[in-house]
Amino acid sequence: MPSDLPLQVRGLTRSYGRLVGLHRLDLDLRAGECVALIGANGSGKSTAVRTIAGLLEPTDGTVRICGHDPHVEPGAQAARAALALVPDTPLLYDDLTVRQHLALVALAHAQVDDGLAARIDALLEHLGLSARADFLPAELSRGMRQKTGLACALIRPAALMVLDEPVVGLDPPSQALLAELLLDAKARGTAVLLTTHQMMFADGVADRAVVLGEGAVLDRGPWHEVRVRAQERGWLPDHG
Ligand SMILES: Nc1ncnc2c1ncn2[C@@H]1O[C@H](COP(=O)(O)OP(=O)(O)OP(=O)(O)O)[C@@H](O)[C@H]1O
Repeated sequence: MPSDLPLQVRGLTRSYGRLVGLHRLDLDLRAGECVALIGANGSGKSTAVRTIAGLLEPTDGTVRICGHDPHVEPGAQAARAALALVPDTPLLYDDLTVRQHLALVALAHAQVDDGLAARIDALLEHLGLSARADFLPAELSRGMRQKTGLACALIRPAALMVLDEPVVGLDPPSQALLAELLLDAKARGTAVLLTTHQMMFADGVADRAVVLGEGAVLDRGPWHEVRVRAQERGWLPDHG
């Protein structure tokens, strides 16, 4: 049955040889909703995100982004158009400046108009990157590279934003800014899927949670209920 949901995942399984990294994940995301994938190291969060984003082939199961399969053409192209991915390590071009990255993404997503330069300037200003707008990735700090990846995801419309450990490498004011930007994206109707080990960060943005353990779903439900259960049952590291 076709679905227009930003994200619909059914029975998603990804094995690495005999090791099952992700086992039968089901997940729906509605417009404007944020789901946090949480779990200990090696529980399958990145495997889930990478398989959902079309970077890893599923061993079994299906992913639909706005009804399109990100793994099979012609749907993959439409799925990529609807998806803004922020990987844990941003994928940046060595020879493009911060500003050029944003212009390229805007061009790829048909967002070029008379207001583009002003939108890029405003976003860079908001992220504290204005002074580095004409720098290359090699000239940026790790946190600045992370913010550049984030800016690339925010300069274009997206039905679904997927962020893998977006808080890592960000200082506390930048973490607060990221939460604010994600709340804005949700308010515009973007569905957000993120992985994190930072419970306090997710407190501010997540509506629901899915807890993974050794690739399987251990728990799911409203964020604040799952957070309490997960800590009581020792599914998460202590911090945050
Ligand atoms: N390329 C790979 N080859 C083999 N096994 C892998 C590969 N990538 C991940 N795995 C295994 O899959 C399981 C899930 O790993 P994954 O990276 O998805 O966990 P994670 O929850 O994102 O962990 P972390 O919190 O440490 O980032 C782990 O047991 C890991 O060893």
